[in-house]
Amino acid sequence: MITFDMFSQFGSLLASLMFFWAMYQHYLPSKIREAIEFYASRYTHKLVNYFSPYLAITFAEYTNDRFNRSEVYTTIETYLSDKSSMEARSMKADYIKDGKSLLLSLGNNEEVVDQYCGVQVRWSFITEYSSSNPYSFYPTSDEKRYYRLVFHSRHRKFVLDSYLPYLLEEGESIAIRKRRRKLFTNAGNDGPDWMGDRGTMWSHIEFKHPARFDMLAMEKSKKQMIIEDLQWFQEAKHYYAEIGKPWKRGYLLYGPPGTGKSTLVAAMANLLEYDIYDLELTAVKDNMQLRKLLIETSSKSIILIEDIDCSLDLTGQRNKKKAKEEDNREKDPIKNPIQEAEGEKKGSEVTLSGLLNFIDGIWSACGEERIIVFTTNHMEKLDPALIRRGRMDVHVEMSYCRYESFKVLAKNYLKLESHPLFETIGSLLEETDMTPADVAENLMPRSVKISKETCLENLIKALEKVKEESKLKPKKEATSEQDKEEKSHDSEDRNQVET
Ligand SMILES: Nc1ncnc2c1ncn2[C@@H]1O[C@H](COP(=O)(O)OP(=O)(O)OP(=O)(O)O)[C@@H](O)[C@H]1O
Ligand SMILES: [Mg+2]
Repeated sequence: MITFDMFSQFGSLLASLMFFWAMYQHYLPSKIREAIEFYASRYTHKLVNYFSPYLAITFAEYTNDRFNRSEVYTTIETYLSDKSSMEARSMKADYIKDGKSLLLSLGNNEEVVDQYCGVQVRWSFITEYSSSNPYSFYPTSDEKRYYRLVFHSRHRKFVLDSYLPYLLEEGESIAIRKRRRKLFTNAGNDGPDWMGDRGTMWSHIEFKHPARFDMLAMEKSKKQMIIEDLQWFQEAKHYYAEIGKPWKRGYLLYGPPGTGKSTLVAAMANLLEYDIYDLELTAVKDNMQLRKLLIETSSKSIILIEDIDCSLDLTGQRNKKKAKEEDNREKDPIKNPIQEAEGEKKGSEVTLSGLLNFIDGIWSACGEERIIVFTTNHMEKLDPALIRRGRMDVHVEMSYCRYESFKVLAKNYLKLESHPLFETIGSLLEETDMTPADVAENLMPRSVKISKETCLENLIKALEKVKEESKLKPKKEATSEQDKEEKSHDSEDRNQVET
């Protein structure tokens, strides 16, 4: 029973406490006070934690390597996006997939509850600012963001062994379904003015190329082979682990200009839903920089080097050429300083061995699920070491347009599957070498008034013209050869007369 006595005792206790508090505040030196408060808070915190049945794990945005955003953090963010939209009161939003849908994530200090197999856990998002800049509008390097997971200690094993692996897998599959694909480039990214996104050497835009395999004009069997190979590769994680090889594959696409090499790369990226890293070799300073670029590429991507024969001297002639230059320099010491003064531009110092290491050296295993693609117009110019199987596993020849390829283009450009003029076009295409790019250009109805038949007739005219020109070509070449020979005979005769 609460009695008057108890009230009076409580009152006197309160009065004494207030007295001691006032004494503590006024008479104790501030230094001692601070020390007492510091230790008190530390031990109370420890005491509370000791008795609390809950455990916490934090997942920071940036771990030891400041420049690489933690993949786990990103996966958690993606996983929690669905939960955030249902429960959180404050959220951050970002556009995904053509700007048509939103990726929501938790706002600062927001909390959501997640449940898996009957076990409840709590997630919260926390941003900490350095004391020097607490109200910065822009994200600064002093800003630390992390997710905190809180759960009951009796679920420790379940959370570590089942819940977290489930969350990471689920988060990754959501990310693949929702992500905006990117086209990266390194061109122009190493000047003194270049400020990479948190130090990265790649810049990117959204990858939106519409190319698809069914639109590609090439032999059906070849197309099917590539599709099957890519689909097999995508599922071959365990196979690569079993045989002890990094999970990557090399593709060499070769053929004349306008035969669809770049279009094929875009179709491959769309089929696999990969990002593309378009590597401009001439903009890479040296082998070290090439390695850094490689390390910064992510998994599920195509690393593309276009026109590899033009990028560097990779013909195996490089060393001979260099030796020759050095020879000349020694022979002609006066000329060289002048040449140097004229400002011979120092180009890329990437070597063939640097590139070979890039493709399958020890560093190339730092990511996984990657395809390296080279395109070239002149396969014969490349060093055999560069394109041997194992480095470039699949060689695809992209060739001139024949009847089978034409039918794909006609279906795509004119929505025509058959027409009486197809036969004529078919036989002309067998006799002439026209690239799919030229055929496509001739097929395109450049006005709404132009009928499909006119488009086909235009193509026939263009093909006949090419055929005529190719007939004349050998004659022209023969006459020019004859002219050359006659001229050389004349000069020989003249020399004889002079002597
Ligand atoms: N096989 C093809 N199927 C469908 N379209 C094609 C094909 N080849 C070329 N084209 C069309 O021609 C254009 C040029 O093709 P693309 O750039 O892919 O050729 P390329 O082989 O990469 O040429 P280059 O060697 O000059 O880089 C493309 O925009 C595409 O529309
Ligand atoms: Mg190309």
